[in-house]
Amino acid sequence: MNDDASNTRDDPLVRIDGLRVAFGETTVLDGINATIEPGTFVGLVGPNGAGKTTLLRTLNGTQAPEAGTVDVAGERIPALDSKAASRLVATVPQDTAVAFEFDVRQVVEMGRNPHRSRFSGWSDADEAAVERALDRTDTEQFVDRSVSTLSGGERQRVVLARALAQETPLLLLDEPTASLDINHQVRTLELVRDLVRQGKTAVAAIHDLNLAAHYCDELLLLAGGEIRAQGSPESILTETALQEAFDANAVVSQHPVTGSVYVTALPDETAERAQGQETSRSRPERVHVVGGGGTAARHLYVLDAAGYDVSVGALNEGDTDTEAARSLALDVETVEPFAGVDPESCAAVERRIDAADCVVVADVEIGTGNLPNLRAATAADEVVLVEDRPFEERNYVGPAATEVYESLRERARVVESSDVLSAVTDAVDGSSVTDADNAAGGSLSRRPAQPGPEEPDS
Ligand SMILES: Nc1ncnc2c1ncn2[C@@H]1O[C@H](COP(=O)(O)OP(=O)(O)OP(=O)(O)O)[C@@H](O)[C@H]1O
Repeated sequence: MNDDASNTRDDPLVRIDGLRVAFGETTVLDGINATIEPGTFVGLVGPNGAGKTTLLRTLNGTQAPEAGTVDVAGERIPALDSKAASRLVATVPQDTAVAFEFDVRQVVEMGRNPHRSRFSGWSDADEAAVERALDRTDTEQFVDRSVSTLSGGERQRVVLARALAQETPLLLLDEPTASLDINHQVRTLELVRDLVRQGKTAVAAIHDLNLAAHYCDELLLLAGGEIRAQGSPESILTETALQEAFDANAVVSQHPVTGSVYVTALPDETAERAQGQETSRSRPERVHVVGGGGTAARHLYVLDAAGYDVSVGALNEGDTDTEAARSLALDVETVEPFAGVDPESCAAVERRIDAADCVVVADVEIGTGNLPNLRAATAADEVVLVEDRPFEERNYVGPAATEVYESLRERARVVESSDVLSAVTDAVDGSSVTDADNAAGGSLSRRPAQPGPEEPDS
């Protein structure tokens, strides 16, 4: 190791050099070199069996390397006894089952064991660390319950509380969101991010690439027993890297709301479709999308990746769907925000709809702004109508909107967002839509609609 005394930068908290781990004849990690700076949240990503858990286990000392070194805070981890290693590294494992019938407070108090000797009593510092950990993980409510009575997600938060009570510079998490509901996924990762902002360093194996991209400062991509890349989420999550590491056909874009890099895995049919479009068609089929407010972005990515010639609009300038369309260099008709669709834009939309083989109407709000687009869509031969939520739950619903929506719905293929590509494929291939296809969606309620603030004259 190069101990350059003139180096004024902070030493990395973690330094891994030439690490190799094998199980019997099988080498699982080989030639792993990495450094992790203090105060960084690193996401460990990679396909199943890539060695993420194994790498975490070498970092906390439970897996001995066959070759190479693993240092945390300047200490050589494999050389430390387990108590000394546990003062440096706390772990939230994938399997949070607790072998015995402990109550929650006892489990969290175990986090203090590395700091206590057989003779030292329970100190105020121990008590404060436990209370802080219970508070941060929202687990005080369970303190007197046996861990065996908790749900998987609740138990995971208790084990995170134990790791926080350990008060280590390095926190490792193996799939910390795997058994959590969406609210607790976000809360857990926000908590880790906050802890990192306060100086802790965290390394988490995370399967959900979009959560990893949103919360982590850096990603470390592990595949085939080696580190393929380490860096910012934008630099790591490229379509080529995902293809090589995961053998996955994916579109990488920017999330319309959060701005984070966003991965959409495409079904194989999308790739096949794109290939078919390239080889067998004189021109790609045209699809016009009516969207707005971020409702269309996903469809734009998927349809574009499938090889369709996609147009969209009319959309407000600055709308997240407009941004998505521009990032894909699609043909987008825009209007000034709040100006409404003027006759010129309306004619432009009608021309695109006329030229389209299929029109997709996203799960949009239905009011003054979008009504001209929806009216224009009623003239299309093939309409795919996305209904992720009932018509009545949209904003600005009123009598004029009800009338237009009903006439659209009567003739459309009504689908959820996830089925748009196959519905468009059926539409352009000419398979007929049956009443049975749409029956699952139910018919439009005829209860009086609530006029919205921007309801136009009908
Ligand atoms: N104790 C062991 N004995 C033998 N092989 C093992 C052992 N532990 C892990 N492996 C193997 O090492 C490889 C890496 O496993 P590891 O659990 O580290 O992968 P991972 O990236 O965490 O996978 P996943 O995403 O599925 O959780 C796998 O092929 C696994 O079967």
